[in-house]
Amino acid sequence: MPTSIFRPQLFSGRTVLISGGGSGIGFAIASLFGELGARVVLTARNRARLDQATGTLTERGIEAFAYDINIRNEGEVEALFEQLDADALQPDVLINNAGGQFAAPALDISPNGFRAVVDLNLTGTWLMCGAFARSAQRREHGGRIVNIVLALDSGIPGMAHAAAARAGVVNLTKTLAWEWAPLGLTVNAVAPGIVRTDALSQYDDAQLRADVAALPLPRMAEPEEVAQAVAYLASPAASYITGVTLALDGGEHLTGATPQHAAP
Ligand SMILES: CCCCC/C=C/C(=O)SCCNC(=O)CCNC(=O)[C@H](O)C(C)(C)COP(=O)(O)OP(=O)(O)OC[C@H]1O[C@@H](n2cnc3c(N)ncnc32)[C@H](O)[C@@H]1OP(=O)(O)O
Ligand SMILES: NC(=O)C1=CN([C@@H]2O[C@H](COP(=O)(O)OP(=O)(O)OC[C@H]3O[C@@H](n4cnc5c(N)ncnc54)[C@H](OP(=O)(O)O)[C@@H]3O)[C@@H](O)[C@H]2O)C=CC1
Repeated sequence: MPTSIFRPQLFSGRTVLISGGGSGIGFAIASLFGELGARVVLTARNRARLDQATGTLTERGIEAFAYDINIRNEGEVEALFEQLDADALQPDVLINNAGGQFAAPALDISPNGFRAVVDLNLTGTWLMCGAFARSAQRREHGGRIVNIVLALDSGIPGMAHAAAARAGVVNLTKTLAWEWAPLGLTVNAVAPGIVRTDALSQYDDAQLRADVAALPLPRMAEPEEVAQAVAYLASPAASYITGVTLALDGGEHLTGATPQHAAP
């Protein structure tokens, strides 16, 4: 686990909303912000997992709240932000971490399968960004958005839908950085390579190991390393950074070749 470079209570008085915050990378992000004094608001679909996550955070002295919503559903996203207003939990920082896909050759992805992955990763992120920006604008209150995408510089064979959706988020990040700078919002992204979480069980283990061995830094990232990058982009140290996508990929972007992703 990396040593934290951040001062204690850096995010004291801040509310940080983390989609997909009940597991994996999202939970590591919630833990770090909470340890640095923030109130954290977790969203995901699975209520039981959210409750377990907020329970763990609360035991550690972190103020944590959970709302079960599906970010693919516009009505649920709007209702979430109305509820956050009612609960006086309007976020200062939004981390769009919820996402995922299934591994399949492009020719095996049906129109509905493609749509499902775009709905989750691109449209879901867009809906959350829009609701957050409208809330910030209403309150005349700036803020930070950090979008979690995938390392995609050379395409992502075996995940054409996710490659397209996440490339969309990378450009959305740049465009919203322009449009929302006057609102006092910065919009950035982090593009992880392979990160050690339970979600990797859906991929072929031998392939994962081969992918990792080919990297300049031949190991997986830890979820806590992603959390540190996100905290940096949400911190005052990054106040003049907007529209960037930070590669957190062990140098995968230097290799010029992208791993073949396959289901086990
Ligand atoms: C080497 C790997 C490095 C990778 C680095 C990245 C890692 C990660 O991202 S970790 C991932 C985090 N978590 C996940 O990825 C899990 C998330 N996945 C999902 O939640 C779902 O798969 C979904 C959102 C992408 C789709 O959910 P849902 O809408 O519930 O899907 P349906 O079951 O209704 O199916 C819709 C559509 O998609 C077709 N489909 C589903 N799975 C597959 C598959 N494995 N292969 C081919 N097609 C699949 C399904 O058949 C449906 O299409 P139609 O049959 O045409 O209706
Ligand atoms: N692990 C890795 O190697 C990498 C992961 N990533 C990305 O990082 C993010 C986190 O991944 P990781 O922690 O590994 O995996 P997880 O599967 O643990 O995280 C995905 C999270 O998104 C939530 N989620 C999924 N669909 C929805 C939905 N429709 N509405 C609301 N929430 C949803 C899930 O909760 P629930 O199912 O309860 O809704 C879950 O908490 C994902 O976007 C992933 O694609 C990027 C690069 C590499």
